Amino acid sequence: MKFTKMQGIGNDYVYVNCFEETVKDPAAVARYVSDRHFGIGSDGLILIKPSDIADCEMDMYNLDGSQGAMCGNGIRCVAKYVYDYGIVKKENISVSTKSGIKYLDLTVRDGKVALVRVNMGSPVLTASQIPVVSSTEEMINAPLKVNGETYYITAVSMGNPHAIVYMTDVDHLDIGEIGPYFENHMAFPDRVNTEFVEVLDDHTLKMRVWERGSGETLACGTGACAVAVASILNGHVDGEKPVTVKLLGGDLEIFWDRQENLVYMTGPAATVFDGEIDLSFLE
Ligand SMILES: N[C@H](CCC[C@H](N)C(=O)O)C(=O)O
Repeated sequence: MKFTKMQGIGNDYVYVNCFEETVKDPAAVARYVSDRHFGIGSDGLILIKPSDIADCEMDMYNLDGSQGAMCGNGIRCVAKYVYDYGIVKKENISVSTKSGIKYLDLTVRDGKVALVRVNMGSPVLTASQIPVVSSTEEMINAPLKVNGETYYITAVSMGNPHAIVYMTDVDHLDIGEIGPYFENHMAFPDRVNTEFVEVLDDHTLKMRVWERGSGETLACGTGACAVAVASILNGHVDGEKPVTVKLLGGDLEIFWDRQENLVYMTGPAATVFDGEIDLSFLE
């Protein structure tokens, strides 16, 4: 199978051009290629497919083989791939995902995509739609007992579920210890991506993320959008201007247009290498 390794601020995936390749068991392939010792090494697998309702379709799998409904860093790389490899020669493209069609604007430098602005759609705050089990309609800074401790979380969906927790000094958080307790908490029927956030000033946030199905990643695009929305709702940042979200792998600029109720994410996308891998043993 031919593949391209790409990364969006360090959130790296194996991309397969399914205009040309066929992947029979994507969950098994995701688990195998993601292994950083026995495989290629990645946070998961992303299939780029033809679509009859958009310029292409993104089908993403976490490293544990579970399918994700949306991937912010991934969709920027999908847009870069289809433009750079000549599949879609437009600078405004549409990508069909499990959480609807997303629209992207590309910034091209020397013939290649350098920066991508994604209309990530509207945030969902209704607990039952995230889903999160809650006694209230929304979970904004609400208490949740996790591994014996009470945390105050804000729950937001960007097409996939996120739990946002505010704290000081995220650099020293033992995320490997607490992350799985959030990910598999009974309050989240579909599991959850959890973001641990430190407020730096009224337009800058610092976050680390424990992703559903992938563990700690260097960045999470949907997570950065959920964090910006939660931080505006909790009054930690001024939503009138774009918010900079600083992640381990780099920065994303997020703007929540409250009139349209649409969240815009702007960030880079990069190609690392093209390769080929023998998967015949999987068949
Ligand atoms: N782990 C996520 C999918 C990947 C999201 C993340 N990598 C991003 O950039 O949005 C989930 O299962 O919902």
